[in-house]
Amino acid sequence: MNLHRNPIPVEDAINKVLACQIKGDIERIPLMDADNRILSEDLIADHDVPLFDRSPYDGYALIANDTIDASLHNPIVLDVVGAIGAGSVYTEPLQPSQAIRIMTGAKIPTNADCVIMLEDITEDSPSQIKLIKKMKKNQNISFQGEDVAKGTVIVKKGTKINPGIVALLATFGYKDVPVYKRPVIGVMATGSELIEVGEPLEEGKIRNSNAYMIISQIKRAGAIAKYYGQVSDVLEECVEQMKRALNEVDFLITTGGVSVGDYDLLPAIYQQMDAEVLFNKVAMRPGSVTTVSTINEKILFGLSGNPSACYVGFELFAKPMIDTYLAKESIGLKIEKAILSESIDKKNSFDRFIRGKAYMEKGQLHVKLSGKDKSNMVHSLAEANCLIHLQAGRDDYRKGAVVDIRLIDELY
Ligand SMILES: Nc1nc2c(c(=O)[nH]1)N[C@H]1C(S)=C(S)[C@@H](COP(=O)(O)OP(=O)(O)OC[C@H]3O[C@@H](n4cnc5c(N)ncnc54)[C@H](O)[C@@H]3O)O[C@H]1N2
Ligand code: MOO
Ligand SMILES: [Mg+2]
Repeated sequence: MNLHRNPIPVEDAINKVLACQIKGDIERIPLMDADNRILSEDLIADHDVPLFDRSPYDGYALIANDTIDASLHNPIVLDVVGAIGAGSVYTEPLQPSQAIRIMTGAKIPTNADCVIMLEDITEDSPSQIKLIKKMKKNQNISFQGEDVAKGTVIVKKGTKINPGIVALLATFGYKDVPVYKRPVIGVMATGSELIEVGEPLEEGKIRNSNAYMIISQIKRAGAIAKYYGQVSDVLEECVEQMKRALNEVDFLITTGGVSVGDYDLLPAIYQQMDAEVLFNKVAMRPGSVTTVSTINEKILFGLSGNPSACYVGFELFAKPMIDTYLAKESIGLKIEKAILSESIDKKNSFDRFIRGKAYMEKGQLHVKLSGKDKSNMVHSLAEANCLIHLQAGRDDYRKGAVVDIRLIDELY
């Protein structure tokens, strides 16, 4: 085994993965299932919203000019010639001194140019109303197109569908929604020390937590996970399982066995499978041994076995690839600046990505460590919603300093 690997800068490694540019197809799915999916076409308004001038209140539609002399001492009397609720229309043009009883959402009749609220009517009967309030032309009318004008690009393709976008899709009649297909990502854990989650612990063994963590990360990133279980550190078995999985998925993620140990089989597996290794060492901690390779149009992510290294490797390298496949508008983790709420005493000879908890305080973004910073630890992942990026060569990360963080989850 070649023990000496050539570490490449983390941004170069990310760019190598992104250069693969593997993009997903488009599919149409029912509107009800569209949440969190990525829109594959610009959503363009094919009609005005509202489609017609309508009443924003329950009241009477009338001609403002009829109320020009209205006052406390000079109540105006108008003839009520009809009553309409939302969904009904009054088809006759309104004549001077006439009013229509109209409910919220109903179409304003021709010639009517304002709406007086029910509360502002002094007296009413089915045939007449009395009012003392002067009305202005265009008062209390929701105008055609004031919400969305026909032809407007309302939502750009590449946007994640949220409840507001669902409302717009429904408004414009999208029974089925065009979205990007989600990649199917295989997950396989390697290591003879692993036992499955439901099994009792044995001496020297550990539960396979990484596979479940990765599956959860895949779902958070908007892709579909397919679990291929765990394989022992036996070369032939690993190669066979990985070949089988590769036939069924878009990408394959393995965890463990990428370092230089006696039972770290991934380097040999890649060789046997004729995979092209893009990199097998990144100048960062944790996750330095993260290896990414390609076979035809498929990408293999060889993530570290150490839980925190595995987690970081996924977020830095696999997440942007998923974003690319989904043609998202923004690729990779969002970078923000945050104020350190505690000093970090680390010598950073490599770029370091520490699991952090970012939070808002007095309108400013702050960040603290989410737990102990060691790549073989799992506890600090629970509260992590960002990665704190400590740059190589800097050791001045004192409390109050501003640091770059990469967001991996909501602030809370
Ligand atoms: N001589 C060297 N030793 C190591 C180096 C090095 O450069 N030279 N790198 C270290 C670093 S950094 C890391 S990170 C690890 C990477 O190890 P591997 O990716 O080869 O992973 P394993 O050896 O299979 O396991 C490491 C560790 O993680 C536990 N593990 C494995 N799979 C799982 C799982 N599915 N769920 C939970 N935990 C898992 C495993 O039991 C080991 O404790 O190598 C260092 N060594
Ligand atoms: O790759 Mo290791 O994760 O640097 O700790
Ligand atoms: Mg190892």
